[in-house]
Amino acid sequence: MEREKVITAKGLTKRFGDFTAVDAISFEVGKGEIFGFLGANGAGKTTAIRMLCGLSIPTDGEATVAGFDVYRQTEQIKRNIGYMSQKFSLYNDLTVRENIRFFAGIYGKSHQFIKENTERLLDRLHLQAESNKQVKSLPLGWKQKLAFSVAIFHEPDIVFLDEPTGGVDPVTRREFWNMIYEAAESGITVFVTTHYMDEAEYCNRVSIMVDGRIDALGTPQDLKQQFKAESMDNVFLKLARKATRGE
Ligand SMILES: Nc1ncnc2c1ncn2[C@@H]1O[C@H](COP(=O)(O)OP(=O)(O)OP(=O)(O)O)[C@@H](O)[C@H]1O
Repeated sequence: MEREKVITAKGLTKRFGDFTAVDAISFEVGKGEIFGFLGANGAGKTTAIRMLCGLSIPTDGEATVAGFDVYRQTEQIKRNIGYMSQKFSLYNDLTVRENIRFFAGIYGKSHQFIKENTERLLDRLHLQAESNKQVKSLPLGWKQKLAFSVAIFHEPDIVFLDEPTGGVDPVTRREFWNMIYEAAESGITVFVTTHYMDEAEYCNRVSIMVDGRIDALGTPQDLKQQFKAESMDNVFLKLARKATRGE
């Protein structure tokens, strides 16, 4: 059965002056899908995500996110998505509980909802004992799991994850991906960027951006066949080699 589409992009473009950071990208993402958004440094991933999150108005093209238009309905988009990146996640000086309450409050969740779900979340993450400690005292892997849980606490349609597992060890990354699978099974669409090619293999479908364009899109299996490559690592290298941008 075909999934309901929760993200659609057609010719989506962002230019900064003469420079085209995102060059007419087109794709669709289905409900509950785990969509990997790959590309070398400077390929245009963050710029594309900013447009999809309603943070940056496109120069050209069309896109809808959770049924809302990226030009005219940016506030509705922000209310219906979650966002987490390696760089921006939680407030270090607030406690675990305070962070949960703070972010849930921003999304207008009721006191009762926050109270019940906070206890459930702390139990699930085995963080009850740490719940009144400042987030800065937690190891990075725990912070990231908490940040992900906070990003989906308000039950968004879609969660955008921009390199969520940067810098954590493989075991913690695996645990993190188990949480991603659970979220997707509950119907949340996961839009994720990563530089780890083992993680690309965990996605339902993957797109690979090169110099602002989507050069490949398909299931990891399809892409490996198409590029006659044994692993996603090799697919990525074959494409990234063509890039003229980046470091
Ligand atoms: N506000 C801006 N003004 C001018 N150029 C920009 C701006 N934002 C991004 N760029 C340029 O657009 C290109 C794409 O950047 P972007 O951050 O989207 O890439 P990325 O794929 O997310 O890379 P990374 O993996 O390094 O985060 C880069 O060349 C960057 O320098």
